[in-house]
Amino acid sequence: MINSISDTVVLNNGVEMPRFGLGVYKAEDGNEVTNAVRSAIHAGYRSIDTASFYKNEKGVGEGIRTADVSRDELFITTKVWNDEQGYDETLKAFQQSREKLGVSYLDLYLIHWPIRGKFKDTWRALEKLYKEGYVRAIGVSNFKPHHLHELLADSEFVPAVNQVEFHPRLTQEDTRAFCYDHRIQMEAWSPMMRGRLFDHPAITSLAEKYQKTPAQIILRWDLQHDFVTIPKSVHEERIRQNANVFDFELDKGDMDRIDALNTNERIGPDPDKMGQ
Ligand SMILES: NC(=O)C1=CN([C@@H]2O[C@H](COP(=O)(O)OP(=O)(O)OC[C@H]3O[C@@H](n4cnc5c(N)ncnc54)[C@H](OP(=O)(O)O)[C@@H]3O)[C@@H](O)[C@H]2O)C=CC1
Ligand SMILES: O=C(O)C(=O)[C@@H](O)[C@H](O)C(=O)CO
Repeated sequence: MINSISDTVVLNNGVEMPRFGLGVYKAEDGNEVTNAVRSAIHAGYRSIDTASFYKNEKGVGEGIRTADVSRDELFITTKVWNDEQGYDETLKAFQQSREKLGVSYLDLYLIHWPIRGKFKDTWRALEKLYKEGYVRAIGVSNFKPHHLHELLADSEFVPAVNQVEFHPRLTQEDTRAFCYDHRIQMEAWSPMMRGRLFDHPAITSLAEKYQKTPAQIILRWDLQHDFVTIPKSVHEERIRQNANVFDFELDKGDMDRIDALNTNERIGPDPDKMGQ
């Protein structure tokens, strides 16, 4: 049973990462993202997921600085964007992200997408940042098993995390199996499929059964699949409500019912197409 918002997973390098965090894609830089981050921390979140691509790292930094929790209790993730990849470019992009966030170190730095011909040099830069102590853990995002095979062939460190699109329509069986075997923690992006399944009868009937919202049903399903999950909202009430998933457990039959919704449907790009 996963009991509280402070529950963590232990990554393959021994670093603890909260199982539940706030995503901030499309949260506007400035008040919107700053208030969302503050509300989340106030509600007990300790993990925030941003990216240079979201153009809101400054506002995230402001939120974490003005929240009533010390930096070392927080887990901050950002990502190197596609046009920042390559060895020197990544080192530069990391310093820019760090400055915008206003932090001396990052908890997790991810390669946002597997850009062909670039991601191995990008990974070498992440390894350097990790060895120098600028970042506590390094990982990837949107990597399929074949990308990971290629990366692992001559890398010094195994990625700690692979953040991928994951929701009841896209259960990522192959990638999950590969990551499980290599002790790479899976993390779900667009875990609620941006609301597209909130009216699905299989989800609404479970919401009724457990007296929970559709969002809470889906987020609980993520956690019980051992995914780290990072639902996004900029609304204080939703931020609080989404995290209220630690007082119930989906039974095996209901987990299977949600699993059965898989159609391998993506709402984001296919990494093989994005990475050309
Ligand atoms: N690595 C990658 O390539 C990617 C990473 N990500 C990360 O994953 C995070 C989450 O994914 P995201 O794409 O944002 O999608 P989510 O599945 O988290 O859905 C977010 C959407 O759902 C709405 N919402 C949130 N809570 C509720 C609720 N309780 N009831 C109704 N609507 C709700 C939000 O609106 P509102 O804010 O108005 O409440 C927003 O429109 C991102 O924010 C980002 O950090 C996302 C995409 C790609
Ligand atoms: O949000 C992210 O982190 C993404 O990478 C995606 O939004 C993705 O880049 C996309 O959908 C661009 O159209």
